[in-house]
Amino acid sequence: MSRAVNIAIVGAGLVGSAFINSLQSLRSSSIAYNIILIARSSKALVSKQYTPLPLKTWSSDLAAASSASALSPGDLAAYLEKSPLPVILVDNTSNEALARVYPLFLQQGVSIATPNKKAFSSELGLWTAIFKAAANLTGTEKRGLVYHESTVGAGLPIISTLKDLIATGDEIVKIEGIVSGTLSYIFNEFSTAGEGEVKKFSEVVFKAKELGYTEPDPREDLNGLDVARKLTILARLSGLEVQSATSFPVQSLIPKALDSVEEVSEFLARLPEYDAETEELRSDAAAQGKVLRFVGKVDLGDGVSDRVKVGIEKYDGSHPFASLKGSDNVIAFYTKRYGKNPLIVQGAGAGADVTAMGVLADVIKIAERIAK
Ligand SMILES: NC(=O)C1=CN([C@@H]2O[C@H](COP(=O)(O)OP(=O)(O)OC[C@H]3O[C@@H](n4cnc5c(N)ncnc54)[C@H](OP(=O)(O)O)[C@@H]3O)[C@@H](O)[C@H]2O)C=CC1
Ligand SMILES: N[C@@H](CC=O)C(=O)O
Ligand code: NA
Repeated sequence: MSRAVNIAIVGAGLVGSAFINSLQSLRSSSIAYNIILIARSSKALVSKQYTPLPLKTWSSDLAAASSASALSPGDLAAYLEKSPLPVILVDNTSNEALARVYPLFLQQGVSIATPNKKAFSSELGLWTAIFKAAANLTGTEKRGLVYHESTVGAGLPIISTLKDLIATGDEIVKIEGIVSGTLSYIFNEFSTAGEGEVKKFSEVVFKAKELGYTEPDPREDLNGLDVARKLTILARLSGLEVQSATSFPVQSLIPKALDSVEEVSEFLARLPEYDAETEELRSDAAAQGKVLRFVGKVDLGDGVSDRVKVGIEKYDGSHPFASLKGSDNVIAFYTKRYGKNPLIVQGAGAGADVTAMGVLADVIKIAERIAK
């Protein structure tokens, strides 16, 4: 093995743990991936000499670490800047403060692989600063690379497909799909085409959380913001200057009366009180022979007023969206080249393993370009 990179992992929850497991089981790689840092919100394991951390007991070592070991984004930048090998920051958090430091990391030559949507779907200025700070193919400066496949559709090849379509000269006409694993699972279970048992909305929400599909705070899924963030990313990559994830119509599934609840535990405990509201939506659709699905659209067609839109739509039982299973995402790219029949990507769009796969594939792509 002749080449190596250093890897700093921030966020060791569901996706972070799955990422570490997948990286450890990588076989026959010609590049050595040296994990030099693993951090949670309040603790960190840091290799002061930039030598690989022992990984067999990382989880218990991290649990036993002192709370004084936690690093601020500034401390992290200072540590990574001195890495003797090219370094990749793997941000497996949903932390916005960390995302705001991406331009600094990139300027310092630190590359980034992440499923964290915050950096790419907050205000447009942050997006511009990130891609201005990142390496470009013609630049000679030492800049970092940034890859974020798992920010949309987990490991499904959505960002890479969209970039390839555009890079090869195709024109995006419309992108339409179901891009929330959580909301896909919830509506696939709650609003079905057949005669089966009718489930309670809140029970299906709890199950989606238990299966690891939801955001750390499931209200970010239910209020439509997670889908809005993904649509913001797709729209920006397609060339639309979307100001933020709240600058277009987004439908929320949070009952009005729970809007002001602060604690997530209280929100979840009270959610069953409002099952009747979602049941009314479901049964109305069922009476018309339709099912409910939570859909996002980016429309670049002539004369369209709402170019980006997120919310519930009703579909006939025969529509492909009606027969989705589990946490499947489905994205249809309508382009000039593909004409009337869109390019479709479908498969599991949430879950620790499939998300970690997308992050690891990004790490490998970066390492192939920067390892020494
Ligand atoms: N789960 C999924 O299916 C998918 C998730 N994603 C994205 O992946 C990311 C991680 O999700 P998931 O693993 O499910 O979430 P978890 O809540 O399981 O894990 C988040 C981790 O981030 C850590 N963390 C939060 N803030 C900080 C901070 N400031 N410094 C260091 N560590 C921090 C948490 O620390 P602590 O343990 O101390 O709380 C925790 O270890 C999110 O951005 C999510 O949107 C993307 C696609 C699919
Ligand atoms: N909460 C998200 C996780 C992936 O981005 C989802 O349900 O899709
Ligand atoms: Na993806």
